[in-house]
Amino acid sequence: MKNTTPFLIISLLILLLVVFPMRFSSLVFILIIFGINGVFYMLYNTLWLKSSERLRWKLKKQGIYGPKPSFLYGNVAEMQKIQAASPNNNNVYAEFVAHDYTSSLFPYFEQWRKIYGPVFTYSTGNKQHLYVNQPELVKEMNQSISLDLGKPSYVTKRLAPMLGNGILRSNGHIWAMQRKIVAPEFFMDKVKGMVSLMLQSAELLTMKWDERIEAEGGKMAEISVGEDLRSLSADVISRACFGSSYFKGKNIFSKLRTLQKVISNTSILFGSPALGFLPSRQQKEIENLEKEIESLIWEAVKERERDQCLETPSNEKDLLHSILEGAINDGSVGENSSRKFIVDNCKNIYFAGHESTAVAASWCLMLLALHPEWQSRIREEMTQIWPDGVLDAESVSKMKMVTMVIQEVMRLYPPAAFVSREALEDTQIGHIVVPKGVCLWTLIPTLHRDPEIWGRDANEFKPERFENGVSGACKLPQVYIPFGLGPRLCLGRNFAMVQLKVVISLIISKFRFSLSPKYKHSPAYRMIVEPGQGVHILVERLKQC
Ligand code: HEM
Repeated sequence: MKNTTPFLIISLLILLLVVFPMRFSSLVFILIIFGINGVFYMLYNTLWLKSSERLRWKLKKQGIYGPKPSFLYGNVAEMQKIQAASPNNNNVYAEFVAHDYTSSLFPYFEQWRKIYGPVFTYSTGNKQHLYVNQPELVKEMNQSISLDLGKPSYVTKRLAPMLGNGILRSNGHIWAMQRKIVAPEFFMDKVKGMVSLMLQSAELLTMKWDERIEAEGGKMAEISVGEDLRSLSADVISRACFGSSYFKGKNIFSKLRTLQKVISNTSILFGSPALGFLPSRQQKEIENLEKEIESLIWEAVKERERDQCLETPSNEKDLLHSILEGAINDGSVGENSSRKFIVDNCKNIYFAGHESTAVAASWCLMLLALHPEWQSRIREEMTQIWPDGVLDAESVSKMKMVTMVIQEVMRLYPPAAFVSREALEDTQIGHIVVPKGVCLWTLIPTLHRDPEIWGRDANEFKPERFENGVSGACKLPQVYIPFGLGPRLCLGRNFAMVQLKVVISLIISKFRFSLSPKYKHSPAYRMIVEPGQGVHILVERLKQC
């Protein structure tokens, strides 16, 4: 009743102002005024009360509080205000490397966490959110196998041209069916078979760096690693997905990258109601790219099918062909939808795997440049594991030092900053009933720095903490989540880990490197957390004995 008061007051005011002075003005006019007011009331009721306020009330009953939202925009204005005041927003880059960037990148979450604790609620427009960073609750989410927690539709809707209805975006049974078909292609035994193609791509990178050193006098070169690592990552995925047609794959991925850039110009976290409307020029560009990408992928798939019909042995089948076969054999994807299935999942694999692995490799090189003693340790171990200099799947699985370094890098600089979910139904997580429609956000870098879990040195780079695996490194292994959690855990984590091990160890076997004075420590959130000003290193060739 309280919420209808503004509308009653507005109606009465209109009556007083319009009807009384005019005495006998037309009944139609009054009805129109009431009609308009009624529409406003309905909008207010559906956009605001029915969703946000009701959900907030359900959460409040369970002892979950948060900042007071304003009409229509929720807490967006406050988030923007806090963000604008944060040092990171004013181009203040650290001259030294301090690893705790959460309060500069996500200052509103840090501020609210201090006031309301590790579980609080806030809203953006008519969307109600639940921030969940209490370790025990994260553990519960990790163990839940419920399909009632899906990907937030308001986030993934914006990414629809990029992801179609592929595995990253779909929910419920459609997602479960896709996961069942795609997941086996990323099991460890399949990924081990991809080591040689990863090595081929990594060798292209080391050759390029060699040429740079040669061109700069033969001793040392300053290299900005970001673009080279992105090309490498795209090259690896192209080879894995398209096999021999990987040049075509590279063209497809460069178009996907353009599409990603056009789409990612707006912030997902602020989720403002205006986000649905893109300028028509941008919309047109997106549509054209979408069509072009779809026909290029399909051409490449058909080309590969023809090649394989001719004579390619089955163990040389590329990833997408295997996925397509899996889909047809499974019987749940009909002949007609197989085109959409393969195009969407190709786009999903590129989107999920390309940037994240490249950024993880950049952070690895930055931290190894800062800690040359770990370069030496990795090099020393390599001489024991592959004395003949041949890197293969067997030796990759034995490389402990490089694994520890990568694990520590992904603890301090997890490329994906969030795990996000939407309650598709009322869902129980630990002691909380999350009402249908609420979006959950878990901030990974904050969990990875919790001193209660990791100890007082949580903000220091210490790969040795992983000597006995994740369970030896912390009190609650379920909250080490660089690859996400629960049933939607990253599908490409084996692929990413093996690729990172191959690339980092190959670079270390050929070069020694340190941070360039040009490097400015500036982690930036652009859908993933990346080095805002790039990573510049000074690379020296190692003497070959
Ligand atoms: C260092 C590199 C990577 C990181 C940090 C990373 C991280 C993540 C995270 C955090 C998620 C979300 C999990 C969740 O919501 O709980 C995810 C999902 C996913 N990732 Fe990765 N990823 C990486 C590399 C890759 C690669 C190389 C591929 C494929 C080649 C890949 C494929 C996927 C797919 C398909 C999903 C969706 C899984 C689903 O919803 O069922 N990722 N990844």
